[in-house]
Amino acid sequence: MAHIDAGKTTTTERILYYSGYTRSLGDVDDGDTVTDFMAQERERGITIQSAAVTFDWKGYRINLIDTPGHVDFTLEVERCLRVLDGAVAVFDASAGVEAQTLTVWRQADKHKIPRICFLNKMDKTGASFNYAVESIREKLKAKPLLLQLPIGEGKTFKGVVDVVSKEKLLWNPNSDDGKDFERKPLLEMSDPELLKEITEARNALIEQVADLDDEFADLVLGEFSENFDLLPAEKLQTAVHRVTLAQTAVPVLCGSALKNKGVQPLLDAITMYLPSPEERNLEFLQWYKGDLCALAFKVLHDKQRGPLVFLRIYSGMIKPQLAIHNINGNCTERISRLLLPFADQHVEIPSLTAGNIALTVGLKHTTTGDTIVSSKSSALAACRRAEREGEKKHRQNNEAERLLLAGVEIPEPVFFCTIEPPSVAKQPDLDHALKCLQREDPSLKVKLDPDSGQTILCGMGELHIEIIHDRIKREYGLETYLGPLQVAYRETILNSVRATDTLDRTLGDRRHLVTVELEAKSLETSSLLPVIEYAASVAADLSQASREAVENGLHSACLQGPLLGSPIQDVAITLHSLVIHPGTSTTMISACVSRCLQKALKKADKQILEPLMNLEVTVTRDYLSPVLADLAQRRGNIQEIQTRQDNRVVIGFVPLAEIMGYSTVLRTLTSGSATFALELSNYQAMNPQDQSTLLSQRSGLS
Ligand SMILES: Nc1nc2c(ncn2[C@@H]2O[C@H](COP(=O)(O)OP(=O)(O)OP(=O)(O)O)[C@@H](O)[C@H]2O)c(=O)[nH]1
Repeated sequence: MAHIDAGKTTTTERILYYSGYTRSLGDVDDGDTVTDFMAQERERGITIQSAAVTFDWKGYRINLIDTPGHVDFTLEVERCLRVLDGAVAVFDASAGVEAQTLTVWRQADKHKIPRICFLNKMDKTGASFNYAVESIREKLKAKPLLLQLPIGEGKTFKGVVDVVSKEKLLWNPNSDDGKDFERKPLLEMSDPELLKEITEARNALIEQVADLDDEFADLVLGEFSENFDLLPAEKLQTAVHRVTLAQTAVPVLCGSALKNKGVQPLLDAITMYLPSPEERNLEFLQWYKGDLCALAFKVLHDKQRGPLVFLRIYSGMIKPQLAIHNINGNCTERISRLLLPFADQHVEIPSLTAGNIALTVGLKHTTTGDTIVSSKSSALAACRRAEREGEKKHRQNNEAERLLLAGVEIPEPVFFCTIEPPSVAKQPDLDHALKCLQREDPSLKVKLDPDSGQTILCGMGELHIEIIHDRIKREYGLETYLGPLQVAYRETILNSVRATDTLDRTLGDRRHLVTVELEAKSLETSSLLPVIEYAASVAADLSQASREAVENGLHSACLQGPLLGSPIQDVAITLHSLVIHPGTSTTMISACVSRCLQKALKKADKQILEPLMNLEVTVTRDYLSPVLADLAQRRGNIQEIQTRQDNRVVIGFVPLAEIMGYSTVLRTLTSGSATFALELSNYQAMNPQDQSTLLSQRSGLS
């Protein structure tokens, strides 16, 4: 996991090569890597979908998932992090911690994933081991354990010193694949200076680990207090393993994936310090008692084989022809084939056990995020065990929810645009393509515009929508037309308003009659859904069916605000009176309540809320002024300007509407030397002037 372009894909390629899975070294810049197998990924050189790969290293089986770094694909990252037992955070050693590193680090914290840091690009001009370590300490608030020190930096980078074993690892400069390197103990005779430096670093590491691990502290203070040099490397390694699992510190290694240096020791560190599946101690495992429990964390659509579902198996075993129960979908399905994922090649296997990642064929109803068990009765048995555990926090939830693995929050899309098929006859094909894409990617939302009947795509960013457009063309052979990209605004109200409405309609011989009086007011706290309250007289004789009809009506009215047709948020609604004539259908109740709320909202003082983005621009000193001047024109609010080596990092907020197409602008302003990262911060009220400009633009358009 890492910020975009830190070198995850390049590192992965080296890992696959050294482990023997590939015979030649792929190169992101040549577009022939194994894990970036989607055509767009190869063309754009970025990782969009995290591919899962299985390989072996020195007797260990490793399942590796290369995650995307671009912020538009945050959800994809979180979905993958969730099924991981450990992670390698890759850094560009010349940049240290970057904006997206912080985001993925927080996600890993949330899912309690032990990590190792790999300071990549040590060969790059400006690479600084100390700077990168400092930024891990300061920005990630993590305790780095320096297990290696670099030999040289930038152009002079030759290899690393293993602090734990006091050995130096030098790569043969004439080797073109980095397989040839020598590991030599540091000797007083040949490397007196380096040996002194490493002995100090090792002593400091021992003290640091002893501070974090009592068992190790006892050992060090007992047997080895006089001379740390006598402490065997294995004892230190075991303690570092425990500390990594406890997540009280992170091992730090360094290298250059591109120049083929430092990757084999990284693989050793993965097997040595990151947990095996059994060491994860996941709470829910005890409820299953060895029965199957797996999580579908990714769905891919394959033209020949249909949906391919990636499963992380937590307990039990799966085999082809096995019937499984999907808790979320409450359905039973059959796995037809079982494959081991090897990027776009898949090896057929007879069974797979806990700890592994499997690729299944035949599951037609399973979507990303679903929990898979062996049968409904096994789910119920696990549920009873969970109940007996007296899990307070699960007590209010319903049965199924109790068994689900912790969910991934799906962020609200901030962009939308219309999408049209080449002809009306192709609309069903487009609908099918979008349905398949949505199963793979829950952050893509598809809606129908109630006024125009057009299909609307909602996504996480410009790149996200562009990629979806591209995939519809390549994978489904449909040339579609996208409307202009628009920002997803929200609306709210600022005061309290009342309205009444009556619906009286006779259909056939049945009379439907409803009268409602309600009040809508602004809510102090932020809430996407309306908070609904009932006056005591209404609540007293409201049936469950009528209550649901009322709530459906209110929710549907909140989907389309009176100003822009955007969703309404932060409102509370009180039903003061509701009279329903016997025989009135629930549809009519919903329709009347919805119309009444729309009436009230129209009368209220209205406010548009716009998405505000966190922006981080990294720029060389010479270009700082034009970047700042440009941001001022974009209603940008600069919070801080940091110094990062020779660069300046501008941190602030900017409304999303002002930052569309920013990559092109920034490229022109800085001759391509700057980079930026954007992330949704929150929705904020537009000032009256900007709001009226937006409204007149929109009415001019319509
Ligand atoms: N100098 C130098 N460049 C590197 C190194 N590793 C990767 N790169 C270059 O950095 C760029 C990005 O590398 P990737 O491996 O695609 O990075 P990534 O983190 O997978 O990128 P995304 O998947 O798009 O987030 C490419 O141009 C690589 O050639 C390295 O060790 N040294």
